[in-house]
Amino acid sequence: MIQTEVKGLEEALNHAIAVAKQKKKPQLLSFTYSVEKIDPVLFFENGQTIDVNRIFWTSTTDEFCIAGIGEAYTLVSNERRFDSIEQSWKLMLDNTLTFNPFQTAGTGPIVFGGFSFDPKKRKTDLWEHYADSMFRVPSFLLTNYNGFSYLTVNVLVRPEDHAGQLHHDFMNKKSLLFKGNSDMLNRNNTKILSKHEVNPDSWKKLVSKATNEIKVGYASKIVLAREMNVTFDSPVNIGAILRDLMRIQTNSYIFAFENGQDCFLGASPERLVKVDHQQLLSTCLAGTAPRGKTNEEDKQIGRQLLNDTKNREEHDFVVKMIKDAVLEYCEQIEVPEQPVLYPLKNLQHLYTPVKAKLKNDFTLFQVVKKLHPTPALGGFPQGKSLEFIRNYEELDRGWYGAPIGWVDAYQNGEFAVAIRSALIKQKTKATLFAGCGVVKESDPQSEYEETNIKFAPMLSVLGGEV
Ligand SMILES: C=C(O[C@@H]1C=C(C(=O)O)C=C[C@H]1O)C(=O)O
Ligand SMILES: [Mg+2]
Repeated sequence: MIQTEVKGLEEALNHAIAVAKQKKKPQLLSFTYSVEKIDPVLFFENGQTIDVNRIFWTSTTDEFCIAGIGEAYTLVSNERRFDSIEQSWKLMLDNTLTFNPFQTAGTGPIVFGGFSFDPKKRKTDLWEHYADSMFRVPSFLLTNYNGFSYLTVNVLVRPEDHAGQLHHDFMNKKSLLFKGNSDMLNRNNTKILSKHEVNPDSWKKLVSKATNEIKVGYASKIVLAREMNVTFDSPVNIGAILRDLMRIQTNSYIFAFENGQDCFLGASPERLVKVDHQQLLSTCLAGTAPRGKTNEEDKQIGRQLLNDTKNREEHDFVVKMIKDAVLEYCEQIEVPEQPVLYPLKNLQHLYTPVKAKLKNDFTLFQVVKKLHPTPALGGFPQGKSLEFIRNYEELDRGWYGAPIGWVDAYQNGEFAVAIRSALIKQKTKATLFAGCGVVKESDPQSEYEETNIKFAPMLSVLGGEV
């Protein structure tokens, strides 16, 4: 069995080198195997011995998880970033040789990455390793889907390459990636040494400024975020953090994009958009309340949230904008009249799904471009709220609040909004981000408390108290 699989790859490598020679340019070879089911966190942790550029993603509902190691190819763009990434990806695919007998989502050549929230915002050193858009085709991609595991090997083959050598290198790395078992994985034992909320008082003043501007008609909703800096007593174990997030933050996308010594990760409940064979699913998620301590209290808080004018207003701007945005690209649009509750471990949100059929001429990247930022992270209207954030918000959001996700060779894929997230630097310190939707009735102290409950899940897995 293994013999034929291995033979298959070597043959494919020889073929790819021949094509690269003939076309006089490098070819991406993407070769997919079915493998024994493996814990994605084990694969991710083993990957550390091969490369420091790893990716991780699990979706909210279906059993779908991808973990990637290294980069066979990277797409980076700062100008016209959505169009440019899409074009580069299509061009890349034109020079890709795919051997994938499985018609399974997330296998074969996929590209994983993200965008910054606002390329026009003044940049700080914090995000120095993260471009305004940056996507990578991992060298090794594990896909766990509906109880099966697949391994896709992606390699950029040059005319001068030697199949035997590449194959030998691959076999060595593969055995490292599949080594051991989950029981040997370490827990994250780091403790938080220091915790610093960045300028909470001036943030509250900014909330007042925003409400005043909203009252005089500048905009209707402005989302304001703040940051918290923490340091650890020892280097954090990223795999263990991901595992804890998967355990605690159900109903969330668990994601990580590692770049050298930095890693951006999080557990976001918010889908921006998913496209599967032109079926589109987007999500309106805005409006927040804590969970109750008892079942009864929880239900009562939920009922209040559903009927609360201020939270409904925060939510309804998102529904209106997403509905309007997909109208141009979609047909058969279905949006429920009323939101429902979306429960997370320590808070609950108002949630409205948007389903539609994406017209054939339109793509996932185009929808991402159209939607970002929705009023869940920017505000309403988009231009005015963005301008306010750009001019007055103190932090550099970087990739926080922006689309992060994957796209396959057929333009299927999914993007989440990167909230409930942190940027870990040098494994010894982290910046956490949390924001909230400010509308005319917003009270600075309550909004401040709302951001505190949004920080809590990340803080707890990083070793702090909740
Ligand atoms: C901005 C964040 O979350 C957004 C703001 C919400 C709100 O204000 O009610 C709820 C969900 C998200 O739309 C965040 O988590 O940082
Ligand atoms: Mg809110």
